[in-house]
Amino acid sequence: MSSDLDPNSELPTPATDSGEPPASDAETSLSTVENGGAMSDPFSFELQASQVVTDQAVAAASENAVEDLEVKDAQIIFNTVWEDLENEIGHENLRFSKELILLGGAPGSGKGTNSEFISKVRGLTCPPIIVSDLLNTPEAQRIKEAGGMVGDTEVVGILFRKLLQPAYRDGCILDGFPRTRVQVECLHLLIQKMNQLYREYHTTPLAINFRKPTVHAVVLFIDERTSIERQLLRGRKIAAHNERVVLEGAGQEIELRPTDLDPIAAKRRYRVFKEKTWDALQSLKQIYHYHFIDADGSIEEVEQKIRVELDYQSSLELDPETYDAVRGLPLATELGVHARQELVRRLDSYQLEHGELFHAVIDIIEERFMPIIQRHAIAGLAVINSEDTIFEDPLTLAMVIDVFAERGFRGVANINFAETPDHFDLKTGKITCRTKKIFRFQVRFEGSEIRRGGR
Ligand SMILES: Nc1ncnc2c1ncn2[C@@H]1O[C@H](COP(=O)(O)OP(=O)(O)O)[C@@H](O)[C@H]1O
Repeated sequence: MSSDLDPNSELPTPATDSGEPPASDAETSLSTVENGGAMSDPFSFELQASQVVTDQAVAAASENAVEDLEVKDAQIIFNTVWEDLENEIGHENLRFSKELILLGGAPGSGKGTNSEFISKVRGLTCPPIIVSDLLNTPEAQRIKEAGGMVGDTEVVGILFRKLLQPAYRDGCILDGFPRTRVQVECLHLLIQKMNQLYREYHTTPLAINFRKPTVHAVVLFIDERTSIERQLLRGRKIAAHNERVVLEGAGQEIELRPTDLDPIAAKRRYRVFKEKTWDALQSLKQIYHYHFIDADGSIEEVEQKIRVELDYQSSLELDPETYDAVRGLPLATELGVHARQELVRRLDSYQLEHGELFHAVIDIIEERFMPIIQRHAIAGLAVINSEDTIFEDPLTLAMVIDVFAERGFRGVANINFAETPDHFDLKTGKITCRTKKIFRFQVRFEGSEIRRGGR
């Protein structure tokens, strides 16, 4: 290994210790490649939303899962509910909401807190439908109190009936639906039926009642710890409120969920969400408008994130085909949420699976990179060139970037090729060059602002 770092590396044109300019046009940035491994389940990034809910999209999503028993269950459940509704209220009265806003997220993620605000942003005047509040049978109550989920048949039957109320004709927020894959399938089937009704009636005087549906999924993300904290916080607030009502004899008591008082039950609710609901919500991306919100932060901050996300998507009125072309790419907001966990996983795997190499890289950083970085502490940016052959292995470049990230620096690695004259033929005048590989690391960090003292 040669000791070929440039301790005097300066901006903007860094030089190697040989003094030769390293840059070339054939610059290959590895930083993004190496730093962006796929995310692991259950929080994987998948497809983004599509603009229009076409039958093909819905059918394709169902087709993928056709072998699945849950899908068959969903079809049976849906058909039963639909038939009952047709018999009860009649085919031409199956008038559902034009716009459905599916508000999802772990318990305590802020669905209740933010639904009023979302209604305002979307111009809805009807109150949100809180799906768990619709489930009031003694059996459903018992399941809810234990932190479990009520059966899909019951949920779908009650919810579809509720959606038919005239107050929801233009649109409504569904707080807590869908929560399972079966419910997602039932939603797809409902949208298919609504599209059929649209086609059936769109040249008739009843057309206004059967508009093409639009569906937005707004998913609030928080981690387990925050979910439990907020459930318990809600429990304490409601208990205090109810005590005041009893004491003062004025006001109305609010229903207190037993899971909001018990950390173990609150944790169980989060686990049920993670195991049953998270994937179901993720699958909505493939078909509907999908808004992923990092719901960590104060209520005002979360509101702001929701506003930005909803404004952003509604201002982008892309052609469906254009949107389809880009929707497979993950959103920056989603990547950020799990970047830290992914970094930890990668660093641990270097230590476990490539321990020797990892320690060699750390030694180089400590002994040769850090002195240069320290010298650039005011600028907050150092560029280091190396010809060390250890960096021929792309894994070592990833290690450098990740180690810097772990320590709070932002690292970028490039490979540069420099042509240097090696041989001059006196007879022919021909110059033969040698190509040198130079590894360049840019390291950024918060610089220190030092001002000159007053005169
Ligand atoms: N961004 C936030 N910061 C702090 N507390 C919050 C935030 N969002 C919600 N809460 C509180 O967390 C608790 C649960 O919120 P809630 O809206 O009822 O969640 P969900 O309806 O998703 O279960 C409530 O006490 C609420 O006031």
